[in-house]
Amino acid sequence: PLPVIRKAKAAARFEDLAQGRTLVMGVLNVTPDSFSDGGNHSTADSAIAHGLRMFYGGADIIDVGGESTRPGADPVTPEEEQRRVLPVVAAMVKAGALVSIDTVNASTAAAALDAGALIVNDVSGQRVTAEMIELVSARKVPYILTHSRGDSQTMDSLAVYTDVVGEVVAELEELRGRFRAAGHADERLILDPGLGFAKAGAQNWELLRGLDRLTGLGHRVLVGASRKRFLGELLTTAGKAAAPIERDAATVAVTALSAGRGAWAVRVHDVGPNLDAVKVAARFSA
Ligand SMILES: Nc1nc2ncc(COP(=O)(O)O)nc2c(=O)[nH]1
Repeated sequence: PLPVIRKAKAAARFEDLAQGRTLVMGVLNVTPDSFSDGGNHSTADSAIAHGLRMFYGGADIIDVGGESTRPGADPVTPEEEQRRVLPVVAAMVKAGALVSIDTVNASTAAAALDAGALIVNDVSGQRVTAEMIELVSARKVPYILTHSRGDSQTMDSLAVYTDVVGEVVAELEELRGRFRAAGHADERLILDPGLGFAKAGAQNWELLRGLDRLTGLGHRVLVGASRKRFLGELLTTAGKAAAPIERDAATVAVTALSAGRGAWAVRVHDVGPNLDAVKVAARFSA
């Protein structure tokens, strides 16, 4: 049966986002090689259909990305990235969704903002470009600052910490200083521990256990655990890690527990169950 198409929500604004609960950001990867959804949405039409399903399914934000960020992924040119994402951003904005653009390229972020995206979601971490800092500061747009080291080719080798929570916090504070110096407002800076980015298995769990250290910095915190390798490794049976699509229940558990610790939002593939989880979590702290 056709999914019940709810009346599109009024055009969403970042300031209106608060729902009295942790928000749900639906992942919309318009890439042929995204690990988590196997590139099911490599064409704009199928991506838009998937984005609409998530939006009408209640996602508060749709995160549109045109370049797979998984370790070892091949980089794409900004031109190719924009060819992939801009039609999808425009369609989701037209449907009334609040869109974040998942990119490391300032040129793609600018084009997506021009097409109506409201948030820049950049997983660059320490390799954030001066252009990106200048762009989001000049345009005064919300920016998700994700902790990472190196790039998709080198990040796994840089997952060496003596105190992963302390070092991630320190490195995020250092990066925050660069945004402050460019005049970007603290209330528009959202922090993200960057699970899986220059982190190996156990370090991801340490960061989740230490989430209070991140929320304690006074910014909104986004948690992106959905379907990631460290969940698959946890769910190993007969020596075989769980496949990405078998990690959704564990993702929902992380969602509930992160919401209980004050996460502003969670970035997930399977919107419905995670939306239920943040509603349940809100009852535990009401
Ligand atoms: N802010 C933020 N953005 C992200 N973008 C992509 C991925 C990689 O996961 P995917 O390949 O499933 O999109 N993870 C994050 C994340 O953890 N945080």
